[in-house]
Amino acid sequence: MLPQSLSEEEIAAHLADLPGWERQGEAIARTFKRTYHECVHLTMYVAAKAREIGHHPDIHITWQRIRFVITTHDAGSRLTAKDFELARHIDAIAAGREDGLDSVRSSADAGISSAL
Ligand SMILES: C[C@H](O)[C@H](O)[C@H]1CNC2=NC(N)=NC(=O)C2=N1
Repeated sequence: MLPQSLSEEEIAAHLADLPGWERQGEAIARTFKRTYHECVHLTMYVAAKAREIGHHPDIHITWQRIRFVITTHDAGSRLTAKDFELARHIDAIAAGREDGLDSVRSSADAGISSAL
């Protein structure tokens, strides 16, 4: 079943609950200032969470910045609840809050070993 795209009112309500995230067309985006290596590590954890929930952000890493851009491709690159669910996970992981990291630490490490 295709995921349901959200109304403008629903999108505004979700964004109000997610300080730091902004609308970027039919996507949401957030930039974090981290060292380059922290950005790469953060990418591994977010990638593990993305695999776990079946929803993946675009990830742009430049020196001292990482930017996540999320939209639902299965809904024709429109915003759905899955996008805001992933944004919450990214915030938890970026904040180092255990609720973001416990379930992904081992699979992130596994991801590293499989990538080497
Ligand atoms: C089968 C697989 O779960 C789907 O293709 C998922 C994968 N990750 C995804 N990520 C994003 N951002 N949008 C999607 O529609 C999407 N679909």
